[in-house]
Amino acid sequence: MAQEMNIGLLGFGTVGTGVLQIIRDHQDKLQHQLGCSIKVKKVLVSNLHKEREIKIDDDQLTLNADDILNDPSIVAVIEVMGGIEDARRYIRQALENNKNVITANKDLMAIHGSELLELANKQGCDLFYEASVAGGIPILRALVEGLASDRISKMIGIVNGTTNYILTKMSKEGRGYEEALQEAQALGYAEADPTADVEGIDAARKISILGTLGFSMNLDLDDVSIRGITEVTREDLAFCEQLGYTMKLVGIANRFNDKVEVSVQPTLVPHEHPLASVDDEYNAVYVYGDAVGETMFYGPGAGKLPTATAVVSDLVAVLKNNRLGVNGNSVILPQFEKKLKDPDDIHAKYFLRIHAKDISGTFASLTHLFHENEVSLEKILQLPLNQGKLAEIIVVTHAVSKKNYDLVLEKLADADVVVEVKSSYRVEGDRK
Ligand SMILES: NC(=O)C1=CN([C@@H]2O[C@H](COP(=O)(O)OP(=O)(O)OC[C@H]3O[C@@H](n4cnc5c(N)ncnc54)[C@H](OP(=O)(O)O)[C@@H]3O)[C@@H](O)[C@H]2O)C=CC1
Ligand SMILES: N[C@@H](CC=O)C(=O)O
Ligand code: NA
Repeated sequence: MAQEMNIGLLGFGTVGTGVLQIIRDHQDKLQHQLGCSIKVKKVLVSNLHKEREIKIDDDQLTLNADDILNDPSIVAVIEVMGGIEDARRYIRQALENNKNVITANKDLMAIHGSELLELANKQGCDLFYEASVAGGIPILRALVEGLASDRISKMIGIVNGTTNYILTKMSKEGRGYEEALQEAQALGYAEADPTADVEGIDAARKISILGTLGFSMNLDLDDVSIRGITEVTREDLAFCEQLGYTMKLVGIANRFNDKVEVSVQPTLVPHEHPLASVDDEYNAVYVYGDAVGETMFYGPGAGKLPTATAVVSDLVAVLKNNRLGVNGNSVILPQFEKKLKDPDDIHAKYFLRIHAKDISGTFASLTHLFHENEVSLEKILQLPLNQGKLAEIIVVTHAVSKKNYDLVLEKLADADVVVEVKSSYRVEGDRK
């Protein structure tokens, strides 16, 4: 057996340097598991002269991807450069050259995952992507292997470290949105362009990957309804707290019979729910299985070493398969045809904040409007505003159909007694 297995790295930024660090720091354990050592033969970067956090020989760095993709001695290629088009081209070339691939790239896997997995399958290569969802949490392996015997009915995931960091700092430490975002960027959690984080797109990519694996159905980014955290105010956070809820940006993948709903939105969870105490850059995926019941997978969702752990663990799996001669046997292509729920199939509770005129009859007309659209209320809070001229009204509904709730929102916007619909959020995890 080879004394050394050669691998190539595409990218040497936050995650790439972490990968090299783990391969170096944990070499004894890796060698023990694999029966050989791992040699990082070449590393693709875009700038040869950049100051690197970790020492690497100059001749290990290259600007030419072919030095890795066309090198017959390289068994596995790790793509941690990000972006879509170059990464897709390089991964395709690696697979066409019969190399196994590990990627952390959810942007790519959420859009071109099925195409790349089919190619890997055809070429008899592994394509693993554990780091693409919830960084260091081994959630993909948990769904595919640990819960292989169960039928998953729902997943609620805090799957973006940057937005969880921002919401935690805003609600628990009273920080401003911009300041918290800059910290998350400095800590290496945010994407190169953090718009994808704060607008919920990164979380949407991840929940589409979770949904695809959990429900064995090809779901992609276009199937996810997406709302980020850019409109969340500190006032909203304070009122949520007052009513016993913590706000989190969550991805929801929900199946009933053969139809699914996949969405991302700022969502309220009761303080006592396990997801409420997932703070800072931590992630958690709450999984409901028909047989297992409720399970939660928790851990660091972003950052150099946690993400690199997932990448190197995938590498161990690839190299073990290589030693056994079974690369390319782990891809299970989706079993079911995609069927998405209509708005009247989606049922949830909602938190709604309204500014209304504080005059007699306001409450009666609001309750009438809710009632005629079959939206029933579980909690109501009314506070005086603007020396009693206005009322701050907050309600939490019972579980209602999204179709009815959206109709109520439309009618409230036009109602005489309503000055402004301030905000509206979904509520999840309430056991009442
Ligand atoms: N950071 C995190 O916490 C997590 C990141 N990910 C994913 O991991 C991947 C990498 O992220 P991260 O390490 O943060 O990114 P960085 O921006 O820190 O690093 C990107 C690296 O790739 C190189 N690179 C980028 N584009 C090219 C190109 N076209 N040609 C050659 N080299 C290129 C850069 O070169 P140079 O150094 O010369 O500029 C850099 O070394 C992304 O897909 C990201 O979404 C997943 C989970 C968590
Ligand atoms: N930007 C992402 C990085 C990991 O996927 C996040 O904040 O979660
Ligand atoms: Na993971």
